[in-house]
Parts: sequence; structure tokens; C-alpha cells
Amino acid sequence: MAISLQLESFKLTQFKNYESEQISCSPALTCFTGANGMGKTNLLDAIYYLCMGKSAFNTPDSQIARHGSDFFRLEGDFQRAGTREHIVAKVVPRKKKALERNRLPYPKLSEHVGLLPVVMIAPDDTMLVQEGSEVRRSLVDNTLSQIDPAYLSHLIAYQKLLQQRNALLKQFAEQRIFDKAMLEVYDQQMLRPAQVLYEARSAFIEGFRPKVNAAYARISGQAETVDCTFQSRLAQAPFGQLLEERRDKDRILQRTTAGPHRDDLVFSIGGYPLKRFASQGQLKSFVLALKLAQYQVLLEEKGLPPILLLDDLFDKLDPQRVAQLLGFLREQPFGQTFITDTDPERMKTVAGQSDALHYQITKGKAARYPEKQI
Ligand SMILES: Nc1ncnc2c1ncn2[C@@H]1O[C@H](COP(=O)(O)OP(=O)(O)OP(=O)(O)O)[C@@H](O)[C@H]1O
Repeated sequence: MAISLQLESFKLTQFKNYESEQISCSPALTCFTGANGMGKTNLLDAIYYLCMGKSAFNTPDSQIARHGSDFFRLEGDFQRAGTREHIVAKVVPRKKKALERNRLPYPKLSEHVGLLPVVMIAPDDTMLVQEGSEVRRSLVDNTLSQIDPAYLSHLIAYQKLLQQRNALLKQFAEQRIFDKAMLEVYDQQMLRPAQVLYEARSAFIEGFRPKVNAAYARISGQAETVDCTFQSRLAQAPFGQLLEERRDKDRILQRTTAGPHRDDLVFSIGGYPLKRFASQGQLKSFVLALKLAQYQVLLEEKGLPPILLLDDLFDKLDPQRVAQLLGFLREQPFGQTFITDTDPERMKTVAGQSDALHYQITKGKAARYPEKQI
């Protein structure tokens, strides 16, 4: 597949440890190497921010503005299916956040999501297995939001109503009152977004499962099968019925105890719970498989290869897994890729293709490696 999504260059101003820097990108592979803490990951996060309107690490905007600065700005020049897309993010934390596409501000930031599909693979992806359900839901939500703007609108609507319903339950407890009719106003409004989220997530997981298993087999080179299933109470009863059944419980606990905000993904290996039975190596292969499956779903649904951001993977994976991953990347119709690594020598072998660009990062400054070193 011809590359039809490409970041040509991007500019950071007062973004994390970058005062001002402009980076030209390879259409295929751009590598950033440097010691720990120099600002390699920050570059990947800047690209992610331009694609998604927020940090990949949930870093609040107030912590993104460079120490001592009260704003930050990012600019990216993309080519998307033959069309130039100039994206600018101008952020004054807690005061103003504007995202512009070709000099026109978006009325809503969420309208930008999906234009420039992106997948970040980072060492802390192991949280997908080790942490609570919120992290797993956000993998699903992130993917579906990039595929379907309507999904994101329903998600935002649901989350807002949920917050309001929970606030009302708290208020009832504080004032020692209970007004069923008032609660039902929220219940009614939540039915449709909840159903949309449930149906979209269920359908998504069906397509996602075989891709996770196939990617795992390829990366780990092992025979055991892995699985990923969707767990939602909405599979047992309609949301309206769940809300009614749990009204007393919700009242006592002062929060909404059932709904799409409690959905989860269940992971297994060889038929056993992955979290408890996977070795460290199996766990790393599995989270990598989850992200590569996400990449493939986006590729199929969007019809153009997402930008792939690989953070620090080579440091954290053993050489065999690195080789498997590189083999996998070479086999697939992967689009533009960005990689960070502490070891320039290792990167030289990875970047040993003619159209790769290789930068040395030192304290928020990027310098091109001389061509002959690549
Ligand atoms: N708002 C900010 N203002 C100034 N510097 C910041 C800000 N946020 C983060 N930094 C700095 O950015 C650096 C971390 O950058 P980054 O995570 O990109 O490093 P890295 O090169 O990827 O390192 P590693 O190899 O350890 O992953 C740290 O030195 C940190 O102090």
C-alpha cells in the first residue's frame, strides 16, 4: 500500500523540554537517539498531540508547557491522501486550548480526532494488563474514537451525564433527600449513548480478537493461544433495567454502579487469566500484540496506515523479541514510523534503509546524524 499519511515536519515551541525546535521527518522511518531524559519521548508525544489533541500519557497541559512558560505551541505539516494538512495546537494551560486545521480553528477539539490516525507503543503499555479496567477501556475508546466521530460524541455525552448523575446522588445523600424523578431524567438521557457504546465495543472486540492472537503468535513465536474478550453487564440486561435494579445500591454508594463505564476486557493465555499466569516475556509480547492489532484495525477501517510511534521498545525487549517485531513491521504494509532508542549503534542497524532519518537528541535539541553514520 502506498503511504498516504505522512508527517513532513513539525515544530515545537515551549513544549516540555523544547524551547524551539523544528524536525523534518522521513516518509518511512525517523529515529531519535540520546541518553535518558534528553527529550526523545517528548518528540513522539508532540506528534501524538498533533494527531489527537492531547498527550499520549495523559499529561495535563499545565505540565506540558515548558517550565517557566505559560503556553506551548505545536505545528505539523502532514500529507493525507494527497492533501496537505497544516495542524496547529496553541495552548495556554487552564485558559485557552485551540486546535487549527489549515488555519481554521475547530469549533470542538474532538472533531480533529480520526483525521490523522496514530498508534503509540510505549513501555508502560504493560499497564493494559496490570492496572484497572479504565486503561483497557481507553484502548478500545481510543481506537473507536479514531474510527468513528459519532462514537466519540456518544462517549463524551455519556461521561458528562454520568458525572452529573453521580453528583446528583451525592447531593441527595448530603441533603438527605431522594427524588426518583430527578434521577430518571439522567437515566433516560443515558440510555442511547450507553447502547451505542455497548454495541460498538462488542462489534470492535469481535474483529480485534483474531488480530491480537495472530500478532501474538508472530511476535512471541510461541504456540500458546491468547484471547481477549469483552465483559459488559449490558450483555445480560438492557441499561434501563440495570439502572432500575441498582437504584437503591447507587443511592447508598452515591455513584452509578453499572454501565459502560464498568466494561472491561478479559485477557487469557492458554485458557488461563493472563495477569496471573503470563511470564514477563509473555506479558510484553501480549501488550505489543494488543497495540499491533489496534494498528491493523485502524489501517483497515481508515484505509490509510496510521502513524506508528515506538517509544523505547528496544531497550525494554530482549533481542529475540526485537527481531520478531522488526520482522513483523517489515512484513506488514506499515506506514510512517518513528522510533526512540538510547543506543545509536542499534538504531543504525534498524535505520539502515536509504530513506531513514536519524537524529541525536540532547537536552531538548535535535541534530541530524551525518548520513555516512547511518
Ligand atoms: N514541562 C516541562 N518543562 C521542561 N522540561 C520538561 C517538562 N516536562 C518534561 N520535561 C523534561 O523532559 C525530560 C524527559 O524527556 P523524555 O521523556 O522525552 O526523555 P527520553 O529522552 O525519552 O528519556 P528516556 O530514555 O529515559 O525515556 C526530562 O528531563 C524532564 O525534566
